[in-house]
Amino acid sequence: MKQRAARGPAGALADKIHRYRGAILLVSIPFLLVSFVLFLLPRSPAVPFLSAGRKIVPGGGGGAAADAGSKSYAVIFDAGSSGSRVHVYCFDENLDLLHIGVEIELFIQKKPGLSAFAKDPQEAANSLIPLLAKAESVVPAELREKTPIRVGATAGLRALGAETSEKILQAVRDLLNSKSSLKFQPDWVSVLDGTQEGAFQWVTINYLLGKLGKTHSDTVGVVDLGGGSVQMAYAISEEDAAKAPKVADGEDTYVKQLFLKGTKYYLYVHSYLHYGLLAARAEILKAGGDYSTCILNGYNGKYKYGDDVYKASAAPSGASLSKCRSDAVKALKVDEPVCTHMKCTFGGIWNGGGGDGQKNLFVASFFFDRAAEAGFIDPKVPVAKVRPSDFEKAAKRACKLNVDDAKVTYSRVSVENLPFLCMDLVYQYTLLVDGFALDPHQEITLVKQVQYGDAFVEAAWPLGSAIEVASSA
Ligand SMILES: Nc1nc2c(ncn2[C@@H]2O[C@H](COP(=O)(O)OP(=O)(O)OP(=O)(O)O)[C@@H](O)[C@H]2O)c(=O)[nH]1
Repeated sequence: MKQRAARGPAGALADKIHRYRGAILLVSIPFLLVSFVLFLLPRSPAVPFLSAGRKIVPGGGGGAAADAGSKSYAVIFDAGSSGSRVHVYCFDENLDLLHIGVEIELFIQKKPGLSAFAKDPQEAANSLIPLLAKAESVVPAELREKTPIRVGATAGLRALGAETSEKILQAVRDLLNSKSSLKFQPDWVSVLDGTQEGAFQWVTINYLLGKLGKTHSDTVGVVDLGGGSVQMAYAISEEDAAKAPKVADGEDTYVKQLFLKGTKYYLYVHSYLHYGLLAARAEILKAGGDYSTCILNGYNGKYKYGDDVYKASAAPSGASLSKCRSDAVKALKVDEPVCTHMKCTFGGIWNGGGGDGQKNLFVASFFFDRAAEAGFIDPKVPVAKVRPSDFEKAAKRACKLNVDDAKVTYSRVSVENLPFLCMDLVYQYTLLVDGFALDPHQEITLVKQVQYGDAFVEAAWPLGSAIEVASSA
């Protein structure tokens, strides 16, 4: 019998395994059988989201850090018209959010947005470098090549037109190609269509509230007022979805089907380009003559939006709430074109039919910002329950002031926004009650962040995009 060379502890162990191999096999067969059967058991069906992918388990509370193997990161840039922002998220294997350091997401924003560099695409791309560097620094080096990075441009770039926006996007793709160590695909740098932006925002808010997987009646609706566009999205019944008007080729459909945690949602979503807060100022001033009854008394200046410059001068008698309101209603084109559907919001757009999915509205972005600056909500709270009539009351107060008194009264309002405070508040009230036909006294929730476990997450569309890209990994 061949003498085995003396071997160390590992060799002794190997000898023991060899000697008792029969018994080991006998014991391990049932375990192997059980794990094979478990693997075959139907798990909740793979739940594709906006695209096919692994099941979504909704957020329920910032899980403790999972081991590195099951962690996945996502880096999403929100290239908005009024600024660029980067969000970094970390998910566990159930797509629950995990902490990144002490926070639950990395969120950094900077102004101006990409559309401010319309004439210099390279400058536009370079403006993202500081955000990219910070984003990469929080992703563990060993995970970077597996971490998707997406850049979603919104109404700001939509308004620039295809040629100019594409030059900026290509400069961003070249930058990511050359400077980023993250997982990048050219089509992950794009102009989000407005319905995608609205759908992602709806997923973000309902994910953070733990409502994904519930019936459509238990979900909340969202309104997101950006600078260039405003989105509304809420879940409707299958019956109402069947009544959705057909749209012309190339136009966004009114209803998207989403599959989230085994539940099929029919999401009514529409984005109104040129009706974001900053774009609406141009629409209102365009309609005016030598002066605007929406501009605070004492101001005589100009308003630049995109490549256009508008006269922005106060009327001799100063701002007038009632006159400004009629200018805002005119700008909304509430009755043009004539509504050919069952019911419309404004601009001839179908209103989605309403219903339980719209009864709770979470209203974000500039709605929250102006309410905080006008002082009727605390800027330090993440959410605040208000009524559309609060915007009217705040407008009544602001429109009476001249720009010098307003500077004292509204210390949180920036110098460039001050002359437009009356206009912004009047427009926001008009958008809610004349545009979206909300009851002036119904309760709505202004939201900046949503509590998630022991932390707060930004109430913005990038999380919805991160969930989609992480669930299709
Ligand atoms: N705290 C916080 N503020 C945000 C976030 N996203 C946008 N905002 C703010 O909300 C306001 C409107 O931003 P957006 O809704 O992105 O609008 P926009 O940047 O003009 O982009 P468009 O959609 O292109 O019009 C700005 O004051 C932003 O600073 C976010 O994720 N967190």
